[in-house]
Amino acid sequence: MESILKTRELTIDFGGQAAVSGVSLEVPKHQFQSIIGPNGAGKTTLFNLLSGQLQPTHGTILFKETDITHLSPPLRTRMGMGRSFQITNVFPNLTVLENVRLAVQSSAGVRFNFFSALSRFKQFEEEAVHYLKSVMLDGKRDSLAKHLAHGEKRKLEIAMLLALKPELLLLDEPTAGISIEEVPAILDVLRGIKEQGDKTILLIEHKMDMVLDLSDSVTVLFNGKLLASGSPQDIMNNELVQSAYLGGLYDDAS
Ligand SMILES: Nc1ncnc2c1ncn2[C@@H]1O[C@H](COP(=O)(O)OP(=O)(O)OP(=O)(O)O)[C@@H](O)[C@H]1O
Repeated sequence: MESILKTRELTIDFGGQAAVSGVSLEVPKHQFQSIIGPNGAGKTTLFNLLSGQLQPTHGTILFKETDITHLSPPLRTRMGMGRSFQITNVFPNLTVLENVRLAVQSSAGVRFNFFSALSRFKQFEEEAVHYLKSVMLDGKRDSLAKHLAHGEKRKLEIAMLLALKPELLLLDEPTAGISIEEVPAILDVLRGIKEQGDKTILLIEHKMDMVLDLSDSVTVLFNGKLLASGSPQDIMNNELVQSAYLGGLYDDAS
């Protein structure tokens, strides 16, 4: 199967301590792959390396067969790698629709040009509504972003990410910080994106049970190292993984 992303021996040290150590992974195109691991396993650091927020001490990253190890985050985005927005990138006093329209506009390269933006306004708006429907948030299109519930904000972030038309989505704990009642709706959104079949999804999750039925494959990080990789079933039955999660080493407090 064709890979969209490969890392070789990816490593980063912070003051002599390796937060990510010798990680070689391969993400096949159009798959849903999850990266799981307990607190401090190195998941977010790995994402920061993939998206270019951090530079590795050692190792390489190939995206669509191109070495992107030293490319800036915006160049990676332009190549088709999209990392979920943090909520700080959402304009709280704009409506949900306006936020997504701005993301569509930014993806189309229309910036600071009032007249060309105006002439294409309707087209951008239609596209924005399409993304809002994909995340099941079109009913809230006229609400101010600041009035959304946490789970709805997550959906808005995902809609804004989709508006950038990424081929690979990097999703960092999309269910973190939301109420337990809102979790199924987010998982439905992810399932919907997966079923459309044209995206590759790499998702970080702290809680193993959250992603097992959505994932085509699961990679487990532990102490910065790749502990295991395989189908959800393989991972569930893997003794090393069980001891990492269940052997008293795993802090499930967060
Ligand atoms: N900028 C940094 N400077 C020093 N140490 C760091 C830095 N960023 C991360 N670390 C350390 O690297 C290790 C991995 O952290 P990371 O946040 O990647 O883990 P994680 O798997 O995402 O954990 P969580 O599930 O709690 O978010 C931790 O020990 C953390 O303290």
